[in-house]
Amino acid sequence: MTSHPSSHRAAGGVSLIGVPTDVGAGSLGARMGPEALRVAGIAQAIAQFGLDVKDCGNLSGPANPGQPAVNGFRHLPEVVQWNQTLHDAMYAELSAGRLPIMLGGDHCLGIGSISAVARHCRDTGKKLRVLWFDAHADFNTATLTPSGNIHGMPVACLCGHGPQELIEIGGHVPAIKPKDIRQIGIRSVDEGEKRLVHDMGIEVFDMRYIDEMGMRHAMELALALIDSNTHLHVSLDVDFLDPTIAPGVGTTVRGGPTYREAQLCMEMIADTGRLASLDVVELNPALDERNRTAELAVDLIESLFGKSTLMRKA
Ligand SMILES: NC(=[NH2+])NCCC[C@H](N)C(=O)O
Ligand SMILES: [Mn+2]
Repeated sequence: MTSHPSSHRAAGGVSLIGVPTDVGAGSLGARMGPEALRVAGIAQAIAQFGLDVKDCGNLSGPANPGQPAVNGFRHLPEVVQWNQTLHDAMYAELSAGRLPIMLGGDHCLGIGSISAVARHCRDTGKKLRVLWFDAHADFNTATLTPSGNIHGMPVACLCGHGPQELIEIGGHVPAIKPKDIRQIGIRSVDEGEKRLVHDMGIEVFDMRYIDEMGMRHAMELALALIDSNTHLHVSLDVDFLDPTIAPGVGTTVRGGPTYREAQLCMEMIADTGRLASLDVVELNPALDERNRTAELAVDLIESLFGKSTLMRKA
């Protein structure tokens, strides 16, 4: 195995932040995600590259009340509380010069995580690029959502569309601009949501695009214009992957990327040398088979940190 000399921005070390909640999801179980990733060896997988890995343990927050939606949102106060706590933890690790990895938890946590990254970029004058790997656009609002589940809304919230308490976490509204984000692997978007994503001008590499143009081309465009002053954040929703290889998620959508396509994404990101923060979300061990989805996620993270399948030197 060879490793890219500078596949990431982790000079100060890597910090694991567990966020054991599923308050934003429709099914229960993502709260067990952080432990499943630890059992699959996430810390050891990163430490093999000579990095200092600090496991910060799990954050704590409110239980999942299992209530129906109120005014278009399920569990809004609980989602706000978890995301505020996460924002603070993530921001502290970034300020200390470390590369934080958020172990989710459902994807509503992208709000706390990415708002912290955006705030850090404003502090340090860095350019932000978010790569959002997902089967879904996660751009719903209270009126558009078919479910009320806030894990279907984080990108809209980050772009300033959502309840005040959520969009102002991080102290700057909107936290990010549509031009800061690229979405990859999308194949399930609700009707009204589709219109909003389009109106906002989000750049989306959906599965149709990937089928027709290839993953390599999609990733080249998604990574275009990244330079030495760019903070690259990856938000990996495990449901991005085809459910035949990643069954342990709550909202499977068939027709996702193969193992090799996903690995190529991670390798191309490693080649930029600019990875500076990461979310791993929506892993649901209650729906998994012998932890194989967690093991797959860890395997992809190894590629993200520089494990290479190349025979020749890059
Ligand atoms: N992060 C996720 N798994 N999101 C799934 C969202 C599904 C659907 N679009 C909804 O709003 O309910
Ligand atoms: Mn998602």
